[in-house]
Amino acid sequence: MYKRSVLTPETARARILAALSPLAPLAGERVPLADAVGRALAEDLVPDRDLPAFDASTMDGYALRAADARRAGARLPVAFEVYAGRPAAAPLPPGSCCRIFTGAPLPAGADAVEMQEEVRRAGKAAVFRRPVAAGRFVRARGSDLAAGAVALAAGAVVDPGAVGLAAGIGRAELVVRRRPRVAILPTGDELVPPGSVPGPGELVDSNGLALAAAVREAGGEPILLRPARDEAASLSAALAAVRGADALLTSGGVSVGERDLVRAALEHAGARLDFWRVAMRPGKPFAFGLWGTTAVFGLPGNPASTLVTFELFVRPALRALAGLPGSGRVVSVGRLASAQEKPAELTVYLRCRVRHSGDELVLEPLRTQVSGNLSSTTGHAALAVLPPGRARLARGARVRAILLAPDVRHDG
Ligand SMILES: Nc1nc2c(c(=O)[nH]1)N[C@H]1C(S)=C(S)[C@@H](COP(=O)(O)OP(=O)(O)OC[C@H]3O[C@@H](n4cnc5c(N)ncnc54)[C@H](O)[C@@H]3O)O[C@H]1N2
Ligand code: MOO
Repeated sequence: MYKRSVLTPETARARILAALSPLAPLAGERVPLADAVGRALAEDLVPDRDLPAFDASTMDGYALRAADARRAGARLPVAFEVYAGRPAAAPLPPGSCCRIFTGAPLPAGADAVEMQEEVRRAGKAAVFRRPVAAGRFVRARGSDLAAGAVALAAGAVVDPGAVGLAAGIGRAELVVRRRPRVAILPTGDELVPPGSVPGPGELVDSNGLALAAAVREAGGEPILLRPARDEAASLSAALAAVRGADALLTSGGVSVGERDLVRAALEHAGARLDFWRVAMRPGKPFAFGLWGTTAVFGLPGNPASTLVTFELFVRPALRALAGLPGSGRVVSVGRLASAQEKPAELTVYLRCRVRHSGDELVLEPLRTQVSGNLSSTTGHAALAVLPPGRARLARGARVRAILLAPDVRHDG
């Protein structure tokens, strides 16, 4: 029997992550570099070569032996020129220098470069205006990455820099954690698939596609199923198609109504529910459990409730399966732009626009917070977290804010 007491959001999330820990992270798979970005590295990246592979000049100028220009004014004949990609054919003769360009390999014998601004040409010779120290303007072989040493450890998130690093050490593929496959099952007699015309009392399944987008954004691979009807047989048939997914998201039918059959259908199919109901708004009717190795999330049907519970519970769970850390969101602190009343026992997540005022964030709640309104599911950059234990928060009260989008408005 699952927990029927109403959990706090923190406890709910902790229980989900604990339940998933034997399943996470998913196995690694080898993918082309371009497909690895945003995913968790499942191998140590160890270069098989030094980087740079040769001592290289970091300036356009003249390469020399520093010992030949210990004092200002040294005059050395220019023996030859070296360009990037074209190493010198011969070592640098003692007592001479060579023209060299940024990125070009130092010729054998040279141990320093002087930038051309500090060198005066006098016919076939170069005059060094200041003493030159060994190593100046040289990027030494292996100074960036050394052969055999771990350059990036397993578990790191592959960002564009890591893609470049992998390419730089000669890799065309990387082993990264598999993306979780996430089945999405909208439920409700009133639903028709997107693109079809609703009849009387019907409406388009919008949660399915919204959840598919959220899954993709969280690093998963959505598998969107056709809406199931509020009937045990329809739900059971739909659930049979879900086997093998890493997670199942249902939407709707998880409340207390006579036709809220999702929990019963899940249990009938063999899922073990862990809890149902969280002391939050939106999204109180939310269920979680395991069905074999499939994590099952019963999301409430109201569009804003679906997306807020996804954000708080499903997103961190999918990231854990994908080997990615935390929620991938920045949690900051901001001031409420207007006073708020709320049920004292609930944590309320307010969908807010965000702007900067001086060095503070101001959280402006969307005009409507009605969880059944599609218009309240977009246009916000943060969820302001109104804590339990308080029934009223004054205008200007400082609260935590989960930042969802980078498009914070900067208007002073
Ligand atoms: N007596 C009570 N009634 C309700 C309670 C409660 O505690 N006691 N909780 C309310 C809250 S809060 C929510 S949230 C909803 C959640 O209920 P369900 O998860 O069972 O959702 P449904 O009843 O199936 O649908 C709610 C609402 O959302 C629309 N919907 C459903 N699925 C979709 C979809 N795929 N795309 C677009 N819209 C969808 C549906 O038509 C309903 O309007 O329960 C309250 N009731
Ligand atoms: O959780 Mo319900 O989402 O408050 O409408």
